[in-house]
Amino acid sequence: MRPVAPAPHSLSEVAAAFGLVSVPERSAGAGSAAVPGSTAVPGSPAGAGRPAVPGSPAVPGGSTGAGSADTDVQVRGVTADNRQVRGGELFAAHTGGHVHGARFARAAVDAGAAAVLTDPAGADLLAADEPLGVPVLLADDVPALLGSLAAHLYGTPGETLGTFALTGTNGKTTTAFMLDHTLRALGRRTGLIGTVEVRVGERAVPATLTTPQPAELQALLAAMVEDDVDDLVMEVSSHALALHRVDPLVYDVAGFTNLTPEHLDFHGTVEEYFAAKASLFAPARSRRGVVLVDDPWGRRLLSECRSAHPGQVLGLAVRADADADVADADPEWRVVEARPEGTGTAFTLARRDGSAVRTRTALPGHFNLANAALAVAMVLASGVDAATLETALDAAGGVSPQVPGRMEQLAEHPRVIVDFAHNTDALAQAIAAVRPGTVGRLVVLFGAAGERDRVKRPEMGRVAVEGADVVVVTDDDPHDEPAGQIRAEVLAGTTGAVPDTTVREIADRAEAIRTVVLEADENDTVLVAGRGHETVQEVAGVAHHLDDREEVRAALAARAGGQRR
Ligand SMILES: CC(=O)N[C@H]1[C@@H](OP(=O)(O)OP(=O)(O)OC[C@H]2O[C@@H](n3ccc(=O)[nH]c3=O)[C@H](O)[C@@H]2O)O[C@H](CO)[C@@H](O)[C@@H]1O[C@H](C)C(=O)N[C@@H](C)C(=O)N[C@H](CCC(=O)O)C(=O)O
Ligand SMILES: Nc1ncnc2c1ncn2[C@@H]1O[C@H](COP(=O)(O)OP(=O)(O)OP(=O)(O)O)[C@@H](O)[C@H]1O
Repeated sequence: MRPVAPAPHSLSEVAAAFGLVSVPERSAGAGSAAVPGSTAVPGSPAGAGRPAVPGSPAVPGGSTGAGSADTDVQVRGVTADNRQVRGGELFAAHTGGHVHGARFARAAVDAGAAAVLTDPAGADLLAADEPLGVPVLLADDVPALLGSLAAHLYGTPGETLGTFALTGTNGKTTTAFMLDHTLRALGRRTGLIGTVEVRVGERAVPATLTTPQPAELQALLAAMVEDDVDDLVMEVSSHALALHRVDPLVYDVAGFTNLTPEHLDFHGTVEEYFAAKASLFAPARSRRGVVLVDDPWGRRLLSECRSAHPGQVLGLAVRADADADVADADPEWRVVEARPEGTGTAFTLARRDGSAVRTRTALPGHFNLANAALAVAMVLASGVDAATLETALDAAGGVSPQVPGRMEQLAEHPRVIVDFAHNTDALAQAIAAVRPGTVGRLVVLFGAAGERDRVKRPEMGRVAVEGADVVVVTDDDPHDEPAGQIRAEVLAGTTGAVPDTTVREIADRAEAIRTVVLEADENDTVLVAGRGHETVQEVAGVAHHLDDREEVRAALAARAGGQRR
């Protein structure tokens, strides 16, 4: 994608707009004494990140500015990664999980960064080194400013787009694709940002994180505005919310799928994880929210939002008829009718005011009915009327996008499905979704990723052995962790549960896939779970190409060629 160049801004204008103070250069002969923020402007660093001290130039003239900041400079964009510097950017050097970004300030300046923004710790690091020769600005909390700063430099592109955000442990990508598909059915031009795909109009851009870093995000939004995109659909991860990545966007409609414990290595506790997700539904972040209340955390979220800011967040129930707790949540929308149709479900979504949308999804599983209902409700919440939406969805064949690596069926006999289920709840849901259509044995192949959420490993083993006839434990993405140890932890959950389930361990994932596909009977279902669309596997710190779908296709070809065991 051709990057959209942000308009040049004067650094002093940026500093004034964000209340940034400057770090003066060490005076000649001062040696390598640290230059704490407090020496920048009287009263700092208390002033850092707050309105500039009256009368103090944001970027001082004269020889006491950091480096050669004797004249104001123009900045074009902002980045926190020196490897992204193309020339003219403000380099935002902040504390990271591994290293302080100030360590890369010299490289950023050498690559053409026009100025540096850092925090007091970064200022200390810079003070211990040779002057950078460019102005250095100071703020207490750089990540908290970065999104707003990037938005300012790109002309606040988010304000001219219709904006839809999805959060939740499972279902963000699928629902984002469904929402995108639904908006397109209405004739809207869309942009999509998420785990599997980033798309600006019709142009695909490689996805990195689920929710990009602030500068990258604002650049994408600017590209969407330039491309005449009407609506943005994006996944907003809990990491992104906790790390201010989406500031200062205010979404038109936010959606919540569900919550089960995940990413506790990052958030620490489920409460913190929930709080990060819930922050998306604050009025400062979303004008309207739709929350699936089949999930107990969804019910809690709705209840808290109703107390804090009544009327802004609305509930959606799929199982209100079957579950009193769900009905008690008094949702705005209910799925009042759902019946199997083809591979998926036909359903009616009724609103409290009596309006309804009748439509369908071809994606299998109860959870995909919930995802589809959420996508439809979010479009209704944006103000589209039910009749218009129903007609548009009819013409589009319902809410049935192709979602790479999500319940993707690659063969019918045996039925082979690749799915991204990589946590306990998702694996349980995926197994429940394929069980009804399974005539022969249900074979489930999966592993667990290294270096995070260890607690889920035996739990995934347990749900697999309880739901499947044959369980094959293999490697997922061990990263730097010993792969055998991860498999052992998964296998620990499979012992003593269901005696007639066969459990096997095949370390090499490609070999495991080949084995299960070649050994399957015509009526069996093989669920290859955990990696979905992913194409890189890291074992013992070494990354190599591995795509489950390619391995399945190769095994199916070998099977068709007579190599069936
Ligand atoms: C927790 C988190 O968000 N970490 C991100 C963060 O890492 P960090 O704070 O540890 O940064 P660091 O490596 O210490 O570096 C500090 C600073 O130096 C800069 N730097 C670093 C190295 C260098 O050579 N040059 C350079 O300029 C970095 O850009 C950063 O600003 O900044 C890095 C650089 O931008 C990111 O790569 C890294 O994301 C890593 C890859 C990550 O795995 N993030 C995951 C946890 C994540 O955000 N996932 C969510 C959720 C997914 C899901 O729901 O499944 C997502 O939204 O994708
Ligand atoms: N609503 C849902 N409830 C429970 N499980 C779901 C739901 N939707 C999808 N899943 C399961 O979770 C897996 C991941 O789905 P999806 O990629 O849509 O979620 P995600 O939230 O984007 O995940 P991640 O944050 O890990 O990228 C699917 O492959 C499926 O097995």
